[in-house]
Amino acid sequence: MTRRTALVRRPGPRLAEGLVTHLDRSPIDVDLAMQQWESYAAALRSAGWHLVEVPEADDCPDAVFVEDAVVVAGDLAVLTNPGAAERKPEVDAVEAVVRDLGYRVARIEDPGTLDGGDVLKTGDTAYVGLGGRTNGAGVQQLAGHLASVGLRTQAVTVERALHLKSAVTALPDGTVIGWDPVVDWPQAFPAYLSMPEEGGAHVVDLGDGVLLMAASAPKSADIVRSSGYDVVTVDIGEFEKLEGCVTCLSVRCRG
Ligand SMILES: NC(=O)NCCC[C@H](N)C(=O)O
Repeated sequence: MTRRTALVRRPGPRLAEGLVTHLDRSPIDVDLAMQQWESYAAALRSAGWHLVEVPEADDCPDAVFVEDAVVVAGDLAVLTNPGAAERKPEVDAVEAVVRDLGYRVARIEDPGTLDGGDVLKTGDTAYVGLGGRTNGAGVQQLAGHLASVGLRTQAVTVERALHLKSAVTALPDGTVIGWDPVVDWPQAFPAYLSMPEEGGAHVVDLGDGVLLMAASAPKSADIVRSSGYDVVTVDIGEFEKLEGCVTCLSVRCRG
């Protein structure tokens, strides 16, 4: 396993048909989305990440949101069982890639469902969103797998957002940040900081005190900067129309 390796998956030609649940559908410019994806990938590379591309899945419009297909922790990769039937075929190609990288592989199985976007790891805890895509059996199975790498699992209700990480993510110091209108249970977290923009709830820890955020959340980026972090921003507007955010476009493997 290489330190600072990230999995990514290029958008396919049917991206515009991706699922929307909490938003009204708006037209997607697939060429622009491709440019935005290249900029996102370039931002990771500039921060020292080696990118491994999962083969494209042209028949799966949402495959670009690769985070939902696998949860990586320590030497373990847990292949998910996505809660939306349309997304289940995304997982097999991810399995081949994580096996090549040397991960020990586990799997969420029926009746359990789980999307990687529902799993927020911070410190020794994995908070898991229990809601639209992830069910109780999925959380239970994940808890068993993550215990083997020393993580405890805590379920958190998610009703107003697609995934837990659509509503909250965590700063490197463990502070959970969120956009209040979609956070069901802020008391679940030991430290919680409210952000003024929906896209401001999402950070990707690039390491060395650098965080990646969406260009749609400039006020939130300023708040994060004033907390002592460097912030790099990328425009992912076409993916935001499909309820994507900066976290879901990659899987960071920290070796
Ligand atoms: N982890 C994430 O936030 N994934 C975004 C998935 C968006 C996709 N359109 C879906 O509904 O599954």
